[in-house]
Amino acid sequence: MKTIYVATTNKGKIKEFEQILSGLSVEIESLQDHVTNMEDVEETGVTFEENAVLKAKTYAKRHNLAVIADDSGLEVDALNGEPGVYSARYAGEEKSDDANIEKVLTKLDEKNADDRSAAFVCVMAYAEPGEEVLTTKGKCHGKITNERRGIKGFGYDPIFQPDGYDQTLSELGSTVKNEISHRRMALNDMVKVLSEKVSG
Ligand SMILES: O=P(O)(O)OP(=O)(O)OP(=O)(O)OC[C@H]1O[C@@H](n2cnc3c(O)ncnc32)[C@H](O)[C@@H]1O
Ligand SMILES: [Mg+2]
Repeated sequence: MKTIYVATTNKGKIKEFEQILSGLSVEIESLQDHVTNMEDVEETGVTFEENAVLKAKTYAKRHNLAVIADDSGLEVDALNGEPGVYSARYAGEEKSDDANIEKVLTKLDEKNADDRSAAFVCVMAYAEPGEEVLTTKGKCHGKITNERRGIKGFGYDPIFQPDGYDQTLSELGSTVKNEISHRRMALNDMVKVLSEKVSG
């Protein structure tokens, strides 16, 4: 069975990749655990697609392995799609989940925004050395709560309430999150694309 290396520096993401892909006929391993020198890839793109392709391509080439990477983030309608591709470093380069959440809540308060609708977006990219990169996309719609609720998950999960639920992703936890999330949707499609590639 072929091993696909999950190329991310984010521990929350690694856990979700493992949970979502468990039980499938692909063997996955964290690239960070496999190599000794996993250096960050600078995310110079202005779209999720550009950054996902950049990460997958760079890691595949650097380590000569089949890798899967995602670029993801939160788009808040009342903030014209911010934080978007800057989600990880919205409040600064030190990448603090807490400071990022604070910035979103403060900006929405300052705007007195009635519309708190938002979506999580995930672009998944699969790369093998020397081959064309494959991408898929997933979205999860919801709204930004007035305050943090719950302790599970990572990133903006404590302030994101998905459509159809009264709780935030942090309150709902991984079982529900991994059924409905942007990452799940993008991975579902990627598994389909990869199995077509293998059989075709
Ligand atoms: O680039 P890698 O190494 O994968 O790790 P990263 O954390 O920098 O990942 P991104 O560049 O894709 O930035 C995504 C940010 O968007 C947020 N985010 C993405 N998916 C999320 C999720 O499922 N729940 C909560 N926040 C999420 C979170 O702040 C992430 O740090
Ligand atoms: Mg990143």
